[in-house]
Amino acid sequence: MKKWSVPVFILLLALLPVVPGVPEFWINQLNAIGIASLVVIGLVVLTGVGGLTSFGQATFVGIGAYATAWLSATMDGSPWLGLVLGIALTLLLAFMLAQITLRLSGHYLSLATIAVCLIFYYLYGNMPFLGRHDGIPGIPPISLFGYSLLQAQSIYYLIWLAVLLAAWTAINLLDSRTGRAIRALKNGEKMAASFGVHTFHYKVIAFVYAAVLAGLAGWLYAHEQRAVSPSTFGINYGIEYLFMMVVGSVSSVWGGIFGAAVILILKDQIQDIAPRLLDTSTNFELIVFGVLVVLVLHHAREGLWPIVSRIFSGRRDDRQVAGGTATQWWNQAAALAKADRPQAGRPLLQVQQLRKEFGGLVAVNDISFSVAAGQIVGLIGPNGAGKSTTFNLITGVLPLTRGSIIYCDKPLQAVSAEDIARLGIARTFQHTQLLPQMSVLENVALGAHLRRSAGAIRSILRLDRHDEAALLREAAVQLERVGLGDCMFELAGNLSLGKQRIVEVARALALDPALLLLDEPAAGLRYMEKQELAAVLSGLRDEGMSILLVEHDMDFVMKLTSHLVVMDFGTKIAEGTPAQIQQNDKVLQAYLGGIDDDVIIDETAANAGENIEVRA
Ligand SMILES: Nc1ncnc2c1ncn2[C@@H]1O[C@H](COP(=O)(O)OP(=O)(O)OP(=O)(O)O)[C@@H](O)[C@H]1O
Repeated sequence: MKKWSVPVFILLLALLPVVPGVPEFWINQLNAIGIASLVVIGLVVLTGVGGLTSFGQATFVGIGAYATAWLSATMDGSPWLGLVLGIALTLLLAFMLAQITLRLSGHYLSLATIAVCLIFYYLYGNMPFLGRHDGIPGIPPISLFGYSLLQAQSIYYLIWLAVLLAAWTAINLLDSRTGRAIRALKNGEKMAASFGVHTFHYKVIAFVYAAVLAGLAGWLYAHEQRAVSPSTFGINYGIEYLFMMVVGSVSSVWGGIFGAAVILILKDQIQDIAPRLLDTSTNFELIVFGVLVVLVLHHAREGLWPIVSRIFSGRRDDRQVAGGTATQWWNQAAALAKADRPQAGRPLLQVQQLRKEFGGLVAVNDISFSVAAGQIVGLIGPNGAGKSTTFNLITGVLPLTRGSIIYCDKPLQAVSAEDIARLGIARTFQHTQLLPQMSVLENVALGAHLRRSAGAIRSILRLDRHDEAALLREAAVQLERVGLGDCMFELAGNLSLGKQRIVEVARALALDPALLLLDEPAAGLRYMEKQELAAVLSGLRDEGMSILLVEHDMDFVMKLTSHLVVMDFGTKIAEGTPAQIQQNDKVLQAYLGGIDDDVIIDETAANAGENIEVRA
């Protein structure tokens, strides 16, 4: 969006109620849009960005609404106390539900939120003190500095102030260390864990944040409508909030508000027009919403907001703008502290009698090798040799059957991927795992996650800038180090595969690792891209970085490593310097399937390691 669009939007909102001739109906409609927007902003963070689908947000709206209704209408309490009670109950319930539901993944989580919504709907409708199905009428208006917000025009300002504050907090949250972790939940949970991101913690943050916004919406709703009943907190409303997000935007806070407006205006128009046209009171809006959502999912997966936003600004969407126009405000930040490095030559990683069985298949058969500080060790072997399995055992992705992995005198076999990162081991992935909708800079900053501690509250209130500057500066330093300084504001998904692999190296370096694990970094790269990657890794070798490299491309491996471990059918068949390995009969047999008398090997090329190129 253009810079002026937010101030203009705020100005229009502020002036609308005082413009002569504006019908009261418009104000009521805008109040409803504002209240729904609060819920949808939470859903954008939770579902659109975090990938955790909740059908149950109406439950939290109900908690906020019923808490204040009960306190202010039946106990004569202040609506402001009602707000405190509503938010406290929402926080408590959301936190408890998060512990149960967020351990479920995929559609199980969605089903759990549906179940919760149904349970609360029946509780609201059957609790005598909540007025059963009749609900609670006679809720007093909110008073502010002795002024009663009785009219639609007066509560309008409170509602939209809440929406703007919610939008500000959500944008702050997403544009932070916490936000990067939440964004990684959707398609990069395992990747994030391998950089020390405690993913469950961030799921809870997103869930509780969205619930609190829904609870706040419920409080405003109760005092705007002056009555509550269970029907507005049922599962159909939970689904409607999701529709608003899908139609508006799955990643933009402003798009969420837009989606709420589209759905509520459409609903109102259909409810007005359909009975006149068709002489029936059937809920046609549900049919129209269903069709609209299917069309949006087919033709505009990101929602309608990017299209609208593009029309007004000429840019793709506001997330791209966030990266694209960023000034290097973080340039002056102090450099992050570096961990002490083990002395060169000291044993860093020792793999002893490592074994992995998949049922009857022995994928890794009691292999042992070690990596010393400052050494680059290559782990090679034909397809199916067990290299990736070994890599996954070391990085904590797979549990081992037996054996031991010692890193700096600490056993790693029972350590999670998250804690392995804390010990200073960073990795890249065989299939690149960047977050394509995030800028290159932010992707790399995710690698430095553990090196700063700013949490959700500081992020929401924008008190995290010191930490954020340090993380972004570190990301920029690592990108310059690997030669990609000029790509930092591009979306990661726009880069070529070769550059994406180098960005992965930069992200791993941002962790400040003592050991770098590279899983087939040259896979799928073109010749020139391989050359660029090789230059980056040679630079790291010259700086004394310790690396374990799993790779198929022999030319690439031979030029880079000082020591090779060769596997075949899960077993270590050879170990030694590149020159020794090139002369090793077992290795040649493993790669060429036995040396046939008819086969003539070009000695010169073999010495250069060029004729043993194998691909997965
Ligand atoms: N999750 C799994 N379940 C069952 N078998 C597996 C699993 N993962 C790997 N394997 C098997 O273990 C053996 C070793 O596989 P692995 O992927 O480690 O080999 P690799 O050397 O990395 O091969 P490539 O170079 O083709 O990636 C193969 O026979 C493979 O089919």
